[in-house]
Amino acid sequence: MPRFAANLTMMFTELPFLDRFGAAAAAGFDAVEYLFPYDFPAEILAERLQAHGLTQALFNLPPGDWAAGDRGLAALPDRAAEFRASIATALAYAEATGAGRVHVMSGLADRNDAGAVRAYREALARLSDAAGGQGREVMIEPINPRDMPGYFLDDFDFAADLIAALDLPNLKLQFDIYHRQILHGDVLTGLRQMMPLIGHVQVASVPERHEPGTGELDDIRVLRELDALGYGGFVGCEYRPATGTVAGLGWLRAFG
Ligand SMILES: O=C(O)C(=O)[C@H](O)CO
Ligand SMILES: [Mg+2]
Repeated sequence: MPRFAANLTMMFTELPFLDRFGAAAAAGFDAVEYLFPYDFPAEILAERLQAHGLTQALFNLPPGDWAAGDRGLAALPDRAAEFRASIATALAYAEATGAGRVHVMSGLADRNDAGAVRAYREALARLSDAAGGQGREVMIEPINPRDMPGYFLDDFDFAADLIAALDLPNLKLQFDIYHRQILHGDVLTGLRQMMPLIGHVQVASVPERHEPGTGELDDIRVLRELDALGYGGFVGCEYRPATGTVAGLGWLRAFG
């Protein structure tokens, strides 16, 4: 059975961020993820996790200036110094919260630009080396262009080929079922082929990004396939509840 992690950026938004930890635990989750921890001191987050018996599954590296439109730095050659500094920031938070993996966003760039590809490869190698020294994994996640126009990493095969080519022991694929369905479809085949590369899974219905099982795909069937494939990692519930977070958790009953 996969371990489900509540995504506190999208779920429990009825509550202030720091109150979402307790709400997730009360709803039965034993793990959480969220986009960014950096608005809060790492010790405060660690205290929330500990108080509620929660595991920090994942969070993202600093993405640059999100409000100004940045969506990560890794594939941006002229932001390399900022990217290098962001590694130390993220890994300090990972250490404090015990997160076993971090997700690095590529940024907005052209995947056919050799300079961007070179910067991305170098960034992943540097980050993986630093994270590996702490026993942590690094995730890269293809994101669909409707949600994030211009995002560099917008193809699962490109991501899988890159992971294979770089051959770094702790660099893994973040397989977001929602993005996979929008980008390519063929979700079960993608999971079967890429399972050896997958370090984290996320789920939401397509197209509304609501609760699993409410969209065009049989998400419950897809999640069951993870079991059949022997996936032992987390599944992040990265969806926007259609009404209330707790009221919408009925789909989880399919997994006991
Ligand atoms: O958008 C997603 O699916 C993610 O997982 C990223 O972390 C944030 O954009
Ligand atoms: Mg995702």
